[in-house]
Amino acid sequence: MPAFEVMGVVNVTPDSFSDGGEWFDRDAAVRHGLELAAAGAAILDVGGESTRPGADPVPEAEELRRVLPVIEELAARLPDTTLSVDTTKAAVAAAAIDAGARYVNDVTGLRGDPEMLALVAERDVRCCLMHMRGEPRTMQRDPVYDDVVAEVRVFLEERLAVARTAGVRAERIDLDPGVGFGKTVEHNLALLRRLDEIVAIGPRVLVGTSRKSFLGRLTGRDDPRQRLAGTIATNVLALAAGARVFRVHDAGAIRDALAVAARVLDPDDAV
Ligand SMILES: Nc1nc2ncc(COP(=O)(O)OP(=O)(O)O)nc2c(=O)[nH]1
Repeated sequence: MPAFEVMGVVNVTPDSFSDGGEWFDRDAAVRHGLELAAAGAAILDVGGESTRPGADPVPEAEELRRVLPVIEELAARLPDTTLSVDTTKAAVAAAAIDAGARYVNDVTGLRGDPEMLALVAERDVRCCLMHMRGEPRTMQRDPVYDDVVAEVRVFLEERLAVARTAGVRAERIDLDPGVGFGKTVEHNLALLRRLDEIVAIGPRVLVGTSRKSFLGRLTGRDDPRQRLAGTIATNVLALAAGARVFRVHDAGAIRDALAVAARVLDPDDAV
């Protein structure tokens, strides 16, 4: 079984749905990133703009002010950790790459900013192509699909073809079904239940279930911090289905859970 990667979340925002404000201060964000890396995160995803349903957009200058100092410091102190920038703006991604980021996590699937595709191809960095129905402000208003898994698969196959045509190397691409991005609870469960159909497209699959509201609906846990058990369950099942990158807030617990699950699933797997 190919090794898995834990992507630790560093939200340098005042309003992220589960930890908004906690890491808004630069030094606190750097400390948190160091802790996540020490706990086993191979990738740190630094974001300056919340993508939660109903979130207000953040101006480019403010997003740069939030993320660049954190990425610079973490890239300098963690040479073996991949720094990712969670942004939909090519200018922010370009500056983040200059500051040491080697991964662009754009929740629009590199569709939002017309400059993003060429940037990712030219700079030869990793990227995540994620499915989202609509945009954060409106995506959760009654999303409807005939077959959510089939439709997400078609979207990801199209984005993969576009990225490859733009010159993004295959090994730089992760695919993400976008759990919670324009999906009901049932849609999210179907995507997890049939995740093998997304894995079958070919590239590594990234999943981001951590602390999300569908877990709260299933468990009655209104506080996102109380959703670690649901997060672990969904990530272990995603590993079994073939996912290999796991975007989470609680890196240590998830890494341990996945390390155990990987051994059960593939006894020859070296942890
Ligand atoms: N590729 C990818 N990126 C993501 N970025 C943000 C969030 C939302 O989580 P979080 O960053 O904790 O919240 P917020 O967007 O409110 O900062 N989820 C994903 C995801 O599932 N996949």
